[in-house]
Amino acid sequence: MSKGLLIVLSGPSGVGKGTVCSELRKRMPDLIYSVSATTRQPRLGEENGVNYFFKSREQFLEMIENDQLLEYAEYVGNFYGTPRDFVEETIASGKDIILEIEVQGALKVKEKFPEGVFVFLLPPSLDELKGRIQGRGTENQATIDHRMSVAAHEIGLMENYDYAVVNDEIDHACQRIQSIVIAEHCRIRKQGKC
Ligand SMILES: Nc1ncnc2c1ncn2[C@@H]1O[C@H](COP(=O)(O)OP(=O)(O)OP(=O)(O)O)[C@@H](O)[C@H]1O
Ligand SMILES: Nc1nc2c(ncn2[C@@H]2O[C@H](COP(=O)(O)O)[C@@H](O)[C@H]2O)c(=O)[nH]1
Repeated sequence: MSKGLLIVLSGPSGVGKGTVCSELRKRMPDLIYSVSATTRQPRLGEENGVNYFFKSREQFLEMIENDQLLEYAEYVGNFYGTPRDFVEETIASGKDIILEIEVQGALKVKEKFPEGVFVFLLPPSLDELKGRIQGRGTENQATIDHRMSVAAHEIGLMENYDYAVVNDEIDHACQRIQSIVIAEHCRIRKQGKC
């Protein structure tokens, strides 16, 4: 059985990764979503095990110690990490999995899984990015400013990715990513025939 694709969707905070990812999951029902662990407090409406596995700092450090994370990063004061077993088991079972993670973590995944498909989501402009993160209304101004300052550095790392997709409109961004996934499957099938 051929392995599934590991798809990493990354980009600055507020660009729309979560929004695009949930739309992609509706359009591609076979696509598996990797639920991350985090030490961040849940936002209103977020559920443990659905949006994140919410952990204390001690629990998160224990996951690191036990090598349970494929990657992790400290981002704007909190830890975020990808549970390893779920990703590896999903790929081995032939299913595609999508990770929605920030840039430091994505680059660590690339070291371990260079055959993954790395997609950087871009905002139409930095003003639009700030407008989106402010409009979401989930962070205070200090956190928004911090996330925006990290965003400039993150965008500078875009060249390490396989694809850059502008999230101008959700529908267009999803269509582009769906095309990338189809093209990657074709490429892998052709390689198999050689
Ligand atoms: N194409 C788009 N056009 C306009 N608004 C958008 C678009 N995509 C997402 N948004 C809005 O931008 C805000 C941020 O989106 P979202 O939470 O998906 O970003 P994110 O990249 O996952 O952020 P974070 O990394 O902080 O979790 C949301 O209010 C969302 O509705
Ligand atoms: N390196 C990782 N980054 C992750 C993971 N899960 C989510 N994230 C990213 O963190 C920021 C902030 O997320 P928020 O939910 O607090 O807005 C965002 O860029 C996420 O994509 C992970 O497992 N590893």
